[in-house]
Amino acid sequence: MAGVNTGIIIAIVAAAVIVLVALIALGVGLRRRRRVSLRDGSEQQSVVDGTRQVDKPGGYQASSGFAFSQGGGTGLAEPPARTPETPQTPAGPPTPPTEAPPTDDRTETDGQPMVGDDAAVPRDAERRGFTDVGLPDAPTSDAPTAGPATAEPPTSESATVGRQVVEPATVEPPVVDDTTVEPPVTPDTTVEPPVVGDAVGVETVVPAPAREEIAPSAGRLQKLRGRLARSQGVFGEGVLGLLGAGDLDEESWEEIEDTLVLADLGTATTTAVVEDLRAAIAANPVRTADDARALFRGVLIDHVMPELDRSVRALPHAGTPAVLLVVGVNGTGKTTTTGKLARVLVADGRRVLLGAADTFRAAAADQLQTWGERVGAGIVRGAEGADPASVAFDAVSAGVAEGVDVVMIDTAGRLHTKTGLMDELGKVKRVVEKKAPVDEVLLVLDATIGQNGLAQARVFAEVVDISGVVLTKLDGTAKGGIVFHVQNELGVPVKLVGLGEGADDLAPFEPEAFVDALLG
Ligand SMILES: Nc1nc2c(ncn2[C@@H]2O[C@H](COP(=O)(O)OP(=O)(O)OP(=O)(O)O)[C@@H](O)[C@H]2O)c(=O)[nH]1
Repeated sequence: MAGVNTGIIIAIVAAAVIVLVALIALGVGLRRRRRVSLRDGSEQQSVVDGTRQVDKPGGYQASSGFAFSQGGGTGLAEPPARTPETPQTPAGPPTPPTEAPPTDDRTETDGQPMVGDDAAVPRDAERRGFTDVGLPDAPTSDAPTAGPATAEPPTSESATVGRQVVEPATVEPPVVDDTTVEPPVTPDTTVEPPVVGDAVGVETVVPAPAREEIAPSAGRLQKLRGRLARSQGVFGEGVLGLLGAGDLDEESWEEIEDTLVLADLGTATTTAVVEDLRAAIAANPVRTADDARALFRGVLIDHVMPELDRSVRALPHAGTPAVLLVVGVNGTGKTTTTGKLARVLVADGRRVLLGAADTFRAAAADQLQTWGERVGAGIVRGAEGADPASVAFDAVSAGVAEGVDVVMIDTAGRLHTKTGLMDELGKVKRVVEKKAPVDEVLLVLDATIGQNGLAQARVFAEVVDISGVVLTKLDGTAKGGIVFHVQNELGVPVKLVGLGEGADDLAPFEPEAFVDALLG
């Protein structure tokens, strides 16, 4: 009897185990299906003997999804040749950066946020407070200041990735008066690469927690095309309305020109577009609204430079991760873009480490950390006022040590002056390159500020080689034409567009889909 009972119990347990295994398998299958899938053309990574095979440089692309490729660098970077931008200073205390006279140092012309500007002033303020911001005072003994000299030295545990994790709460940033913060900028010519644990700020590595599910990335631009409604009003209704109205007189052409200039195409691009449009219409008379649309569409696509390589260089090298620098003026959406892009990469199975090199504000690192937790990326951060180059270097070192695929460095967009900011940014790049090549420098531009974005872009391009542009906030503007202008002026492709504040509101820039979206 006992034997029979035991047999029954074993049978029940075995059946329960089988049902459980089946349920788990079903759950995993569903979960996978809901994850984003970036299809490999032919070279997608595979895992052989537990070793991830590195994608070939050609990269891969999902159908209408994000395209990723490998940067030019291979293996460890050669230390860059020292080409100091400022004369090398021998021994002695670091000299403050040479500031240009305030008027030369300003790049804004209409009160809109600019390089080195202060984000604390609302966007719609009549005049930004830039001119009122003085150079930092010398630190006083009783006033706590941020900066390398006062930064907490890191503990040995906190300095090493994968060892003891320092909770963010233990990294209490010093209370600083915003106006007395010493910009952590020194002429870099004498700076040696900081090592992990360098006494320039407390580094914290927060391990990646479980991530959220992500909306599929394929066809995002099409899905989000409604967000371009304001630009559609200009292109789709404004210009197409005029083109479809029959024979165009000079007044109508002028109106078309004005409309395109207002949409931020820029005068040079507008002139070229109108010329091409006139030639196209002369060769192919417009009889219907569809004819007009087709001609206009073709001309716009030609001018949006479909031939440019828009893949994001985020694929790892053999032995080193891909390194991406995200730069731009504060408030343009750098941190948000970093988080959104990390999310796409993590969903694709990449291990991503974020570097919070915006040490100007503690809140910036907090914001990035929140994104990291949300998307499942680790983060290396420093104390407020720590040397951003040191944090960036530590992030890349940690990325190499941990064998992650991508390190994304979010940089500061604000310092007291343009010169200070640019010195700092150049230093971040140079120092990082002592550890690994920087594959991609993404300049984040706020589309709503239109032409001002170009002035910003030029300033950044002087210091770091921009390899791609991310145009954010296209959802809130009628100035979608800025895409044409930015590319024409800079010769740098727009690679990504931000179409909202949501985690999945980042889309790869696809010329044809974008033009279609503009035309409504
Ligand atoms: N509507 C809209 N808002 C966006 C987009 N991208 C970013 N934002 C918002 O813009 C604001 C600023 O974004 P951040 O990512 O903090 O900008 P940042 O450049 O990192 O700013 P700093 O940290 O001050 O240098 C946030 O409220 C974002 O949600 C976008 O594509 N569309």
